[in-house]
Amino acid sequence: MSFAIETRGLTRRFGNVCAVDALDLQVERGRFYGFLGPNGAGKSTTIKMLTGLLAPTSGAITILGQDVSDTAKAREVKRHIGVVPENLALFDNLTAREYLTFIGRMYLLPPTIVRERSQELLTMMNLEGEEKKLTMEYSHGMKKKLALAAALIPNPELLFLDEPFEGVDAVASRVLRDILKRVVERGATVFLTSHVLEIVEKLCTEVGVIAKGRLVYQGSMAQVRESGTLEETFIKAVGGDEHESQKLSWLES
Ligand SMILES: Nc1ncnc2c1ncn2[C@@H]1O[C@H](COP(=O)(O)OP(=O)(O)OP(=O)(O)O)[C@@H](O)[C@H]1O
Repeated sequence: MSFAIETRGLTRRFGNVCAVDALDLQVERGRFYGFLGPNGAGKSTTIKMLTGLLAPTSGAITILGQDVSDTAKAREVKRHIGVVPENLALFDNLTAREYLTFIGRMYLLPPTIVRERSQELLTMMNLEGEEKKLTMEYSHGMKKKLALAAALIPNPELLFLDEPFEGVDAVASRVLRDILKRVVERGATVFLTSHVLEIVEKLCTEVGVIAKGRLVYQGSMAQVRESGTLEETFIKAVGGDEHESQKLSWLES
């Protein structure tokens, strides 16, 4: 079986906090994987380690069949992945087109391809009318759309998206969902985190749930549906039922 992502005992500590705790993750190629979890569960820390932005404390990571602890292999893998990180990591003093051109050239794409793809992506993300603005003048949603465009420009085999739908308007969300579906249909793999379970339920073929750094559920969407809704599976997996009876006394009186 061919995995796009495989981890063994992946662990990251921050002082006394174990943000990701012995994570064994397997994501087959061509899957649309939703990585879910409550706030502070370890999702962003996991994505940062998978994309080489953060070193693990221990454990092994294989991306697209390559052990990324080997620097040369990690560099090669980076040519084939696209990433939207938690903080978006745009350059404030560039326009959208300049930023896409920079990213395209970083991936060593020929200038004509960069021009063509930048134009198509700017149109698709409805950012064409904002040509003169620097990215520091963008709204949060516009920044997110630009970060997504940058992740797509290399036509990656594997896309990592940390909260791609957060702060994005309904039209852009629909456009984005359609793009991501097409990306997966042509054989690429998408790994995303999201708190929007309705979208995950519609899009993803597999889900994993992390809580307090540990993988507490993994299954196909078909398996989730057999036992109810994704929300029910999620709440059960993270032990959310326990909070149901909690009330604010001053709101009740
Ligand atoms: N740089 C850091 N230094 C110290 N602790 C950190 C750091 N980054 C993350 N943590 C801690 O690691 C844990 C996991 O955080 P992480 O950001 O991975 O969660 P998350 O699942 O992405 O949460 P959210 O859904 O709220 O974005 C949290 O307890 C967080 O406080």
